[in-house]
Parts: sequence; C-alpha cells; structure tokens
Amino acid sequence: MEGVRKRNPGQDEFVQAVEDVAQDIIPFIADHPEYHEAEILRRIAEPDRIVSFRVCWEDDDGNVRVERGWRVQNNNAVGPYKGGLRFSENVNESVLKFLAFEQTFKNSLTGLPMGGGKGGSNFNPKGKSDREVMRFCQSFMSELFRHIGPDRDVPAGDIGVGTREIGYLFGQYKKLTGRWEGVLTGKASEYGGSKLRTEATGYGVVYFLREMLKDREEGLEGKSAVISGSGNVALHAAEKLMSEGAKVLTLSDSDGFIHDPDGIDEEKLDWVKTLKIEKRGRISNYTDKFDGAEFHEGKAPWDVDCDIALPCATQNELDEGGAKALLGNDVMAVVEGANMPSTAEASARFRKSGILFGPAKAANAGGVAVSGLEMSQNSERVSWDHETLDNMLTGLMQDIHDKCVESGTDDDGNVDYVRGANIAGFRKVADAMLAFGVV
Ligand SMILES: NC(=O)C1=CN([C@@H]2O[C@H](COP(=O)(O)OP(=O)(O)OC[C@H]3O[C@@H](n4cnc5c(N)ncnc54)[C@H](O)[C@@H]3O)[C@@H](O)[C@H]2O)C=CC1
Ligand SMILES: O=C(O)CCC(=O)C(=O)O
Repeated sequence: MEGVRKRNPGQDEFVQAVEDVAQDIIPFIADHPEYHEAEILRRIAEPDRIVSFRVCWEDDDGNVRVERGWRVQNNNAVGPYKGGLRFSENVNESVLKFLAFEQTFKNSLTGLPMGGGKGGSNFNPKGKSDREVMRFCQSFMSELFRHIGPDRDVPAGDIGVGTREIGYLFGQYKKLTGRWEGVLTGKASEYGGSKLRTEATGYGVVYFLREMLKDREEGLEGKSAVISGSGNVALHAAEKLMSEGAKVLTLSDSDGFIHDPDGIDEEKLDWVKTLKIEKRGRISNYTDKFDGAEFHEGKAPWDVDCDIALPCATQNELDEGGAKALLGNDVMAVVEGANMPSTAEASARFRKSGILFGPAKAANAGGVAVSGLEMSQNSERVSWDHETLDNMLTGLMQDIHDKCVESGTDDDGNVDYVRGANIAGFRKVADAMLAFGVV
C-alpha cells in the first residue's frame, strides 16, 4: 500500500478503493504464493493505460468551451474493457481510476467475459441544453472512438450519462467509423439496446438484498427503507422495493433529501421520474407537490429511522457519522447501489457490526451484467424479452450472492460480504493473468 500511495499522489479515491481490496487480498495471498510471486494485485492496481484528451465544444451563445476527457482501461484479462462514462464537474483521474479498478472485480463477479474500465469528463451537464449536450458528446466521441470497439472496450452510462447521451455518442461513433456495432451499451431499444438495462442496476440491488435477507429468514414486506440519490439507480431500486412491499421514505440529490413519512408510492415515484429524467428538476420540488413531506437542505438521509439503507448517489456519501446514526437506529441491512458510497470508516463499522452489509462491487453488478447481455444480443443480432432478461438478472444476482457467501463466510458462520466479493472477484482475474505469464 505504501507503494500505491507513493505512485498515486493526491489520488485519495483510488488509494481508498485499492486499500479496501488489499485488506482482504493480502491475507488471502498469504496462502496462495503463486499470486504473490506474480505480483498480481500490484499489477491490477496499475491501469493497463489511461487515455486523456481535450474536448472542445461550443455553447449556445457561441462561446468555445474546453473540457478534459478520459478513458481508464484498467484490466482486460477476462474480456474487453467494460464500464460506464461519467459526466460531472467532480470527475478527475483519481475518481475514474477508482471506478475502473472496482469495475474489474465487479465484472469478474458477474461471471461474464468483461474486463474493467471507466471514463468520462469534467463536463457538467446540469443546466445545459439538449443541443449543448449533443455537441459535447460528439466532440468527446471524436477522440474516444479510436480507443474503443466491441472486442476492445465497450463504454456505457454512469452519473450524468443516460439514454440521451448514449444516443449522441453512438450516433457519432457510427458516423466516424461507418459501422453499426455493439460498441456502447445502455442504448435505446430502437437501435440495439437491451430491455431491462435501464432498470437493471436498481433492480439488481434489491435482488441481492433479497438473497441476503433470505439467509436470515427475512423478507422485504413491511420493511422501511431510506434511499439516497434520485437518478437511474435510486429510482429503480425504489420501484423494486415498493413492488416487494417495502416502504420507501427518502430520496435525495446534491441539494439535500426529501423525507415522506407516508412512503413514496407508485404515483409519487412516477412524478419524480418525470421531474428527474424529463424535466431535469430538483428533488426539493417534491414538497411543493406532496403534503406531509419535508425537504432537508444540504443533508443526507442517514438519520431517518429505517430497516434498510440503500446509498445510491455517489462515492463517500455515507460517512462514519452516517454509519453511527444508522446503526444507532438498528438498521438491519445497508446495501450499496452507488460505487464506494461508504467511506472507509463507515464500511469498517458496518463490517464489525454484524448487520447485512452488501458492498457495491457485488450489489450493484446487475447493471453491468445486463450490459454484458446487451453485448451478447448485439453479437447474435437478437433481442430477448423482458421476462427472459429479468430471470437472467435474478439468476446472476443469486450467483454473485452465493460467491460472496462461499468466499466470505467466517468460522462462526457470519458472512462478510465485502471479503467474499473481494476474494471471489480477484480470483478469476488473477488466474487468467497467471495463465498469460508476465505481460
Ligand atoms: N447507472 C448504472 O447502471 C450504474 C451506476 N452505478 C453507480 O450508481 C451511482 C448513481 O449513478 P446513476 O444513478 O447512474 O447516476 P444518475 O446521474 O442517474 O444519478 C445520480 C444521482 O446522484 C445524485 N448525486 C450526485 N452527486 C451527489 C452528491 N454529491 N450528493 C447527493 N446526491 C448526489 C444526483 O442528484 C442523482 O440523483 C453512481 O455511484 C454510479 O457509479 C453503479 C452501477 C451501475
Ligand atoms: O453497464 C456498464 O458497462 C457500466 C456500469 C457501470 O458503470 C458500473 O457498474 O459502475
């Protein structure tokens, strides 16, 4: 870890993600000298390559704007690089390196042939017109296209990149290369997108939670849930929780959170979807529309009494104070929808507490898993129906859960899902790398 810190100065998120994995892999490697001798962990913690490039575009007033774009290709031992693109003012190299590193283990856990990558830009889509977003996406792809391909690197969406952005990116790739191929996932269904990809991450989080609860002979019916975020992952996790009989109390965005003590029902959730996906409005507007709900400016929802907490917004949004508040209210399960939403201190508290704690690289893998299925459908020139895909997603999440249990069960029978996910995710990539020799 000393070397990782030295080689990556100022990259706190990346170091945090490597530390999270190393704390479980270093003891594991002690019994597996072949991984140690081949320096496997050290090699996974050094991205295969990072491409960084200038992205120029013109805003609606004719001003020239200059942003930076990146693609971090972390590891392609088990398949082409695969992982989302993030457009946010908070994007930097450290954030994308942590995400690409995590993605390598997550994608391995799915059992599908996908390596790990991530990319994006510090472009802030908030408040931009459709035309501005289109011009930015076209300029971004004008450089990215030479580094990606269906057998090379297959990007998708993440924060700030949804169906609209994927459309503009795919259109530009097609124009530049003259080829229609499955180079991006998360496409709309009219041009090769998979059914269920939009819902898959949020639904998958709930399927994973359902498996964890089953082991304790518990179900979701009647449980109260606190969710952060109000984007793709949060809204679909909320939808699935509600359909399983749980009561969703909160949603949030970067301005604060809303608390609806009556619970967010289907009609209210539909309203939020229109607000967030079509109008691109703020979550605080919820209280103007629905009586009894409160908006808490600048706050996260972790003080709200609940059985289940799903952090679904962004990294390090759940700190030690939040963890203490949740544990103080006897939370039963914390399952990570966002990538690395718990700080290292919060994560350590959850692991020690004996509650059900589902780490992101396992719990939110449903999204990239359905992306993997989108790649298969594109290659085969077929389109599977919703039910088939939902059954596949359910099976994949059960399988990831079982892998965590297999590699993470302590002598006393308690399951440490973090250790289970780290070891199971590592092993497959490590064995593939051993097979390739030192390259
Ligand atoms: N979209 C996907 O399929 C997957 C997404 N994820 C992760 O889930 C998280 C959410 O991603 P999406 O829902 O896709 O993005 P999104 O862009 O649809 O939504 C992001 C949400 O987080 C909120 N947010 C952003 N920064 C925040 C902050 N500092 N404080 C509070 N709220 C904040 C936004 O207001 C928005 O509600 C990210 O960590 C992403 O990496 C993980 C697996 C797959
Ligand atoms: O579907 C994908 O390729 C990307 C999903 C993603 O970015 C993630 O799992 O964090």
